[in-house]
Amino acid sequence: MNPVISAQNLDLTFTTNDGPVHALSDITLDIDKGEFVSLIGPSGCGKTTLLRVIADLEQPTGGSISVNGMTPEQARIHRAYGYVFQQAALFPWRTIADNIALPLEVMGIAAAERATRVRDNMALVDLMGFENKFPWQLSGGMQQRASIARALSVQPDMLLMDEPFGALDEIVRDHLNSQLLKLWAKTQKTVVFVTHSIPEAVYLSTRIVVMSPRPGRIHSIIDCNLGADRPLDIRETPEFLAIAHQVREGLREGHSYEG
Ligand SMILES: Nc1ncnc2c1ncn2[C@@H]1O[C@H](COP(=O)(O)OP(=O)(O)OP(=O)(O)O)[C@@H](O)[C@H]1O
Repeated sequence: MNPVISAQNLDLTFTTNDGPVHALSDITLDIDKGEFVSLIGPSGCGKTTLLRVIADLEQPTGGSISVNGMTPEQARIHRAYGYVFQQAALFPWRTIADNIALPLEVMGIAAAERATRVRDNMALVDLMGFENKFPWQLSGGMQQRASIARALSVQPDMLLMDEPFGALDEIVRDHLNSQLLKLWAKTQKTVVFVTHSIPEAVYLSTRIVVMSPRPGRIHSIIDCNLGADRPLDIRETPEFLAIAHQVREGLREGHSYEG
């Protein structure tokens, strides 16, 4: 099977006024279709930068990367992915339905097709009945669900998610985690998900990429074979805790490189 995302020896050094910042070093990673891959690591290890390279928002300074068999630029033009940010970034003067429809308007999709896609994606994230509300009338969790619906509206093959639930309280986060898992099972999208949370990564992922800082590189890649059916209380099982332990050890070892 051809990987959907294939990075070979990626390197990225930012040029700043204070000198070069080596953000990514020698990142080699293949992600197959339908996988749910989390990137986890301490602040500043390059998780967001790697996601942004996949999305063509940053250019690597070394190595190569293909997305859906194309360059990241071609993949962006072909709308191969939807991007979900930590903040929902909805336009306050547009209703929820109009926010979700915005990328479709930009693409020039006809009104009837827009309406169908908005309706389908609002149903997918469980937001039916909120079409005519404005973002500020919704809770943080609902706003984030709307931003996921917006990302899905362009019918991408993959979702790139940068700590989408990081700003939410734990109960809401749990709920959105289980909803996201159902959505992933239903849509079969490939997901690349940035998080700081070990339980979130283990609960959601098929594989976890543990990164270490300065410069950001892959410390280890951990398989997460918990099966498709993951009720929230799976987090108390020995299998879950064993994987969480492995991730924690990886993070700890990665940290010891600093100094
Ligand atoms: N545009 C930029 N210009 C210069 N340096 C940058 C730029 N973007 C990121 N960096 C630096 O690159 C490194 C990696 O940043 P990045 O945001 O990818 O880390 P991260 O793992 O996502 O961190 P966090 O978990 O805090 O979001 C950091 O040292 C950061 O300061």
